[in-house]
Amino acid sequence: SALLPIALVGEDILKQQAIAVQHFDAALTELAQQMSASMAAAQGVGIAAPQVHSPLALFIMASRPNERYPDAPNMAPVVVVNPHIIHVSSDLVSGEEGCLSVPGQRFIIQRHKTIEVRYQNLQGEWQQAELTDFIARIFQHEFDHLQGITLLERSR
Ligand SMILES: O=C(NO)N[C@@H](Cc1ccccc1)C(=O)O
Ligand SMILES: [Zn+2]
Repeated sequence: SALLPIALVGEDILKQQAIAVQHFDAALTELAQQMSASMAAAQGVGIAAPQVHSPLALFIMASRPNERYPDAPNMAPVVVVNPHIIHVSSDLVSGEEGCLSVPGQRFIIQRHKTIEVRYQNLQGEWQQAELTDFIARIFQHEFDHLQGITLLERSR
């Protein structure tokens, strides 16, 4: 798939509230494939649609060890559409994060250790899951992007 340019922090698209996905069609699948290729090319473990200049409520989580995150757990890539966070643990964990829209920088960010989430897959089927630790961290980071929030607004 074509590699899409990644928006950099400061661009308006990264400050907006994302729009709910209504059409689970071939165009959505194509966008997800292009996001996945763009994320992989940048050695990312996640990417949100606004980062490729799309206003849709869609992101990809794809944790696996690489040079940027050697301790990342292995998980099959997940396409997350129209996500909701249903419950968050009171336990918070501080950890290091990067952002493809803030190249070359790392920040210590506090996140909920465990979260309960609901989202649709590329076929529009609702999924529910409990996520914890690094995967929960990625979900919260990407979910922030869909609210127009980057880790710059969260770093302490
Ligand atoms: O910029 C993005 N996603 O928006 N990509 C981040 C995702 C991320 C999230 C949380 C912790 C580590 C990494 C990346 O460095 O691959
Ligand atoms: Zn990011």
